[in-house]
Amino acid sequence: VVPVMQPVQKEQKDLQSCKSIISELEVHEDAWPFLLPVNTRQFPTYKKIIKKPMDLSAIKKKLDDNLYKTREEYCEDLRLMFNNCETFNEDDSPVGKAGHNLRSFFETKWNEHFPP
Ligand SMILES: Cc1ncccc1N[C@@H](C)c1ccc2c(c1)OCCO2
Repeated sequence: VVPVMQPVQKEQKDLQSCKSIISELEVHEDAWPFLLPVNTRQFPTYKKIIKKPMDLSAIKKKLDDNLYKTREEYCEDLRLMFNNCETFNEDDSPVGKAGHNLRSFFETKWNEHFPP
């Protein structure tokens, strides 16, 4: 008989997986464009084009402040970050390529921790 996890244990396991995944993203060699919020003085059009900025430090803080109700909300913020990158950057630019690489790495980790 397959043991059914109590909701509490399931949430704790999900939180551990989300923390583990973001720790691996933060040290990935293609994480450099995503470590901190985009500087809008350096990129003045960014605020106008990107309605919901997102970066790894913001996601890490939300995780540590227990602001994600589900692993899906966490996943949505990561996909928002990668989609923002595709909106603003050319695919063949250094940032665009880093975004595609890091997204691929993330989706692989996601499926490892949470097989569809
Ligand atoms: C993810 C992203 N999207 C759009 C614009 C910027 C960024 N990242 C910043 C950190 C960034 C990325 C690349 C840079 C840079 C800053 O400043 C110097 C030139 O190269």
